[in-house]
Amino acid sequence: MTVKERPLLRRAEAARLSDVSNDFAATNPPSGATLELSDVAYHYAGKRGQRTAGLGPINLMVGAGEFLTIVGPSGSGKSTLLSVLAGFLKPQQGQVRLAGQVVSGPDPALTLVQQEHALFPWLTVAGNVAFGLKSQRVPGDEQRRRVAAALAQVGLPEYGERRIHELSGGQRQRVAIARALATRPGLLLLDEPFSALDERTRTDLSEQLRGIWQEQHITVVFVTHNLEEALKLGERVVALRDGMVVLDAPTQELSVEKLRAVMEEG
Ligand SMILES: Nc1ncnc2c1ncn2[C@@H]1O[C@H](COP(=O)(O)OP(=O)(O)OP(=O)(O)O)[C@@H](O)[C@H]1O
Repeated sequence: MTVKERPLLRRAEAARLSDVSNDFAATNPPSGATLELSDVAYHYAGKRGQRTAGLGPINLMVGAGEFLTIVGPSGSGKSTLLSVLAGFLKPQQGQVRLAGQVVSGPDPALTLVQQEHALFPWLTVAGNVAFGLKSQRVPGDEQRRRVAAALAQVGLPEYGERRIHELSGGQRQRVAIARALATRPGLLLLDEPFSALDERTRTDLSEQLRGIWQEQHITVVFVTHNLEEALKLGERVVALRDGMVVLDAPTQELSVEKLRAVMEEG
């Protein structure tokens, strides 16, 4: 992507975020929501309309407040799964339910944090964190309270007035997480959120995320290439291969060697 194209992409992202439902009360479950996938499949259209690689069909249940990590080789369907969960891709088959309700499109109750944090450079840090709250029509005082609380949670309490270009990569990723947390999501989706960061920052942010999860009981689905990270962070690990679930087990029953072996079979 060229530098010129980036602002266009960010504006497209801004438009997409403002498009989400405005029903604030209905989309703010008090704690983590249950996630249920029944027979879900998404396949990309290839040449002459043929279906190509993608995902599923898969069945998966994530309990309220559970921390699930998803691993799998490149091309195994991890990002496709998160895009389906976030409501960005509509499955051709099956249903995704969050807190019992069918997910039919993007919704503030489920937020996706990606490696490319897609922050808006024309807004301050506080403006970025408040962005989803404006589209949810959260009253001004409550917005300020939530922005301050979310920035404190990610360790950036004094950074509200800073501009995005003044921040390091790790700080930007913290802001992206604060923006997600401020909307009080029932489900937090993270797609390789720390993969562009150095080892030390990655460890710090992982620990902070786990602390936030323990405090808030949010349901978390975290995609990573890093098997050590998957085992350290999650309570349960799902491994994908060729779009299918090939392992689903509690972390304490797993090791890096076992995960690697499962992913390389086949
Ligand atoms: N927009 C697209 N059009 C066609 N095929 C796609 C598209 N996006 C992904 N795919 C294909 O779908 C499959 C799953 O891709 P996906 O990006 O979900 O995998 P992944 O596990 O996230 O990979 P990575 O770890 O490399 O990010 C791959 O075979 C990929 O080539």
